[in-house]
Amino acid sequence: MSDPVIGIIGGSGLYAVAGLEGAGWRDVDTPFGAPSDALFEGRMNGMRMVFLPRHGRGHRHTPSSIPYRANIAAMKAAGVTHLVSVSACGSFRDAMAPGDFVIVDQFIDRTFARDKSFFGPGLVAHVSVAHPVCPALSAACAAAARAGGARVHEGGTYLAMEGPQFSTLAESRLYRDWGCDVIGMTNMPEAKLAREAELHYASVAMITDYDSWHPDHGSVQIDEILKTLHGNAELATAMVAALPSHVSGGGCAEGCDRALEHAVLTAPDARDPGMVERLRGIAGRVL
Ligand SMILES: CSC[C@H]1O[C@H](OP(=O)(O)O)[C@H](O)[C@@H]1O
Ligand SMILES: Nc1ncnc2[nH]cnc12
Repeated sequence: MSDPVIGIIGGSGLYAVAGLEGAGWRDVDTPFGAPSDALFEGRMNGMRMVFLPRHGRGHRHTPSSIPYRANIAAMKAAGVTHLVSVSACGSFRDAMAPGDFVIVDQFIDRTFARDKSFFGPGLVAHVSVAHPVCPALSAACAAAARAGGARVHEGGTYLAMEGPQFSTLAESRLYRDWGCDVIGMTNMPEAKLAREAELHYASVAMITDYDSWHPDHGSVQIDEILKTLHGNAELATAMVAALPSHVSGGGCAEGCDRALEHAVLTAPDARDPGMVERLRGIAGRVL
């Protein structure tokens, strides 16, 4: 069994991680273009860790312009096995308050202006995302977040919207009626791509606001979000430091690391050689 390598994709408010030993930034490129930024690589409590700020340092990428495929391909090429997404989000539930963490276990994908798959014409594959997160890694994140002092809700449905504008009041009420718990703009297609890349993936959503549905809180405003982000980032930093004590290598009940086992449909002699070459780093195990 190979040693786990933890990847962290930091969202709004989390542009660096503290405490990585021997760490440095490394510029990388992928067959899907450059990722959002260089990779920050080092060791946390002896375990290899790779950090990538999703919007880039200085927050240069919009949710729609983030190079999701390059980000996941860069993590995979860096040897990451366990990928933790950290995101800011709005809440649809009274009980999920600003400052709380939600360990997301389901998504509704309402994004429409993003590349959603590594595969395509000449190399077709269909993976299951019925259970889109890794249960073992999610449990590890919950334990690490609690150890870092966060109030944690295990399980929650994340509505991924295109943005960059926040939702209208009608949309906010609709998503709440659909049974969604939190809303953000970035976890899709990230989670789908992580599954295609056979990575264990977990999503830690840090609540910054009540979106716009809440009668006592009015419309979501970015200045309110920014006030909450600072405290959330400190809790996230503590969670990241605690993660190596809770992550172990090997498989999981979902079989994240075998997701492509029967997924490729294109017959070997019908495959586009250029696509096969491009997908080598993602799907080489089954090609
Ligand atoms: C800071 S408000 C909106 C912005 O924050 C979230 O980003 P991320 O998921 O990367 O933390 C949200 O999805 C929006 O992109
Ligand atoms: N209310 C909200 N909607 C979408 N993305 C968010 N990120 C933080 N709060 C959000």
